[in-house]
Amino acid sequence: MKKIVLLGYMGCGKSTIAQNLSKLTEIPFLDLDVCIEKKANLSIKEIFEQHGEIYFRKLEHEMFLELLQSPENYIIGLGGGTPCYANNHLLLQNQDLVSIYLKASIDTLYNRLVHNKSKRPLIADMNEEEMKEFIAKHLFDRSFYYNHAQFKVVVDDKTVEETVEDILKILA
Ligand SMILES: Nc1ncnc2c1ncn2[C@@H]1O[C@H](COP(=O)(O)OP(=O)(O)OP(=O)(O)O)[C@@H](O)[C@H]1O
Ligand SMILES: O=C(O)C1=C[C@@H](O)[C@@H](O)[C@H](O)C1
Ligand SMILES: [Mg+2]
Repeated sequence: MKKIVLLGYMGCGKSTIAQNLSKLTEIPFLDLDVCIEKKANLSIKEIFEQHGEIYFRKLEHEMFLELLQSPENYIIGLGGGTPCYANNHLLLQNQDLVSIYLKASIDTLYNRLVHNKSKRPLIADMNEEEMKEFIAKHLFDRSFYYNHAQFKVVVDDKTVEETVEDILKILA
């Protein structure tokens, strides 16, 4: 059994899908953002505010390596930006793991994030128009990194159960 790594833009459903997949497979789920928060004893928002994004990206890379090197098996939900910094995208192609990009459209992401942005420091202070433009540009820039995943699952218009089903087919 290999480690399963879920990646994709903020709001694509990494945490939600990973929790459900974990229940079905009985493989424990670790959310990279939560692991960073526990280690730093600060929320992601506080890390950004007190130490800045570059420091956060360093912690994120170190924690990703730590989880990959652990002997236990996990489903790992990455942060939205994890593949896009510190050459983390190259780690996605490691044959000791299965990496899956949860691909969501701009509209899906916008609709999910618009009422749920306060804990996400990159978009927390934007109005709705700024947010839509930001997501469009940012997703375009990030797609290069996300596309280094070994597999891709389109999540638009799917229920959580349908997306989990698609992932189980990949793992079969
Ligand atoms: N079909 C669906 N699949 C997954 N999530 C969904 C779906 N429909 C609605 N959601 C909602 O989308 C929101 C974002 O999901 P989630 O927090 O899992 O994303 P994430 O990728 O972990 O985001 P982040 O990178 O910011 O941690 C949640 O409120 C979740 O309930
Ligand atoms: O997309 C991003 O760059 C981020 C996504 C979140 O998961 C957190 O890791 C943090 O808010 C940064
Ligand atoms: Mg999450």
